[in-house]
Amino acid sequence: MTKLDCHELQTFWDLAGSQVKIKALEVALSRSLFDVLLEPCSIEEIAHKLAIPSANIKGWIDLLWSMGCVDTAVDNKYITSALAKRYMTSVSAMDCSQALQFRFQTLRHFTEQFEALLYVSKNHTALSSAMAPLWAKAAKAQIFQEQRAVTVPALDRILDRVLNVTIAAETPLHFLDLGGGPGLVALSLARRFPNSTGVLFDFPETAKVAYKNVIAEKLEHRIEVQSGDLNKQSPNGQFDLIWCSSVLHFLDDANAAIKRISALLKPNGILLILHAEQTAEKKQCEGVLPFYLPMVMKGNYLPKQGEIAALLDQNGLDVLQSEEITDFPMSSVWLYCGRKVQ
Ligand SMILES: C[S@@+](CC[C@H](N)C(=O)[O-])C[C@H]1O[C@@H](n2cnc3c(N)ncnc32)[C@H](O)[C@@H]1O
Repeated sequence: MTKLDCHELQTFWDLAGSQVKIKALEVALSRSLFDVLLEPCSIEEIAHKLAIPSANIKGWIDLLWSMGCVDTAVDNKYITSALAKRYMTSVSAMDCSQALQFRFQTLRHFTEQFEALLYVSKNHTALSSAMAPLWAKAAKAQIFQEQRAVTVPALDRILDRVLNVTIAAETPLHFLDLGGGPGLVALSLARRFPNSTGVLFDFPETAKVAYKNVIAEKLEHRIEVQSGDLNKQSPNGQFDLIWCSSVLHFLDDANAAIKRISALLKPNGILLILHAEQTAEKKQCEGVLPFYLPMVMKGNYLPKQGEIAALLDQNGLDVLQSEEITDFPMSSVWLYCGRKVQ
């Protein structure tokens, strides 16, 4: 049977079924199942290691197998799949276990508030100021994991293969990672451009997290960590390259923010700005809205297609390139590359 033979309600039945898949995966992550299955185990061995009675475990493991997280091994044993080993085990440098659990939990929390939010007037300002300590917590866990496994590889791909502008490795540039969270993007830029210096700017609580990461990598002589509220303050300095990903959503006024960002660029300086946006295309909305609607319903900003390019243009930047970047956390983002007009 092909997908075309499915009943047209199948999409919605699949949605209902995905709740069971989510729970199966959440339990596996919270019990470190994929660490346990780094060695092949029978159902009885899994039951013993997790201290769960064995009666219902097989169905759970088979569901995880159908989802690509577990493979079968000889002697009726199971083993963590290559995919789960890479992203869901504590031994992996790409581990995203906490990040995935966070996404499940926060989106579930949102679904519980969904109907009530339809009646609430938007209150972005209160949300923004209350978020600072939460961002610091996120910078230690899920944002750290997602930057390490997803954002930094995407940055590398963008600089190596996507951008039409080439920046030679030896260029002595001064860069800014604006709203940089735990700082892995800034660290990666510093390594890629060995003659560069940089600044990471974020809320003070998050900046402390970034500073620890910069110290741990012994790059404090090249990366300065500055802090403040981007709604009221700007980083100090003039920059050749500014990276700003997934930050505008949380600011009070995107136009004011881009005006301020533009003023931070040296003549000919390059801005790489990456944000999810809402286009008029149905498939694209299906990919983006489930993740960004929670913020939109609380008053945060989700750019419409074309808005960012227009804001860059209004604020003295030539838009050199715009590209959909499909390998970013959660859903596609749009990269705009702007050059400061001299
Ligand atoms: C979704 S995270 C993105 C982090 C990073 N740019 C990335 O793409 O991985 C948003 C970041 O913006 C920072 N941020 C949000 N509002 C801010 C504000 N008003 N002032 C300074 N930083 C802010 C948060 O602390 C957080 O680190």
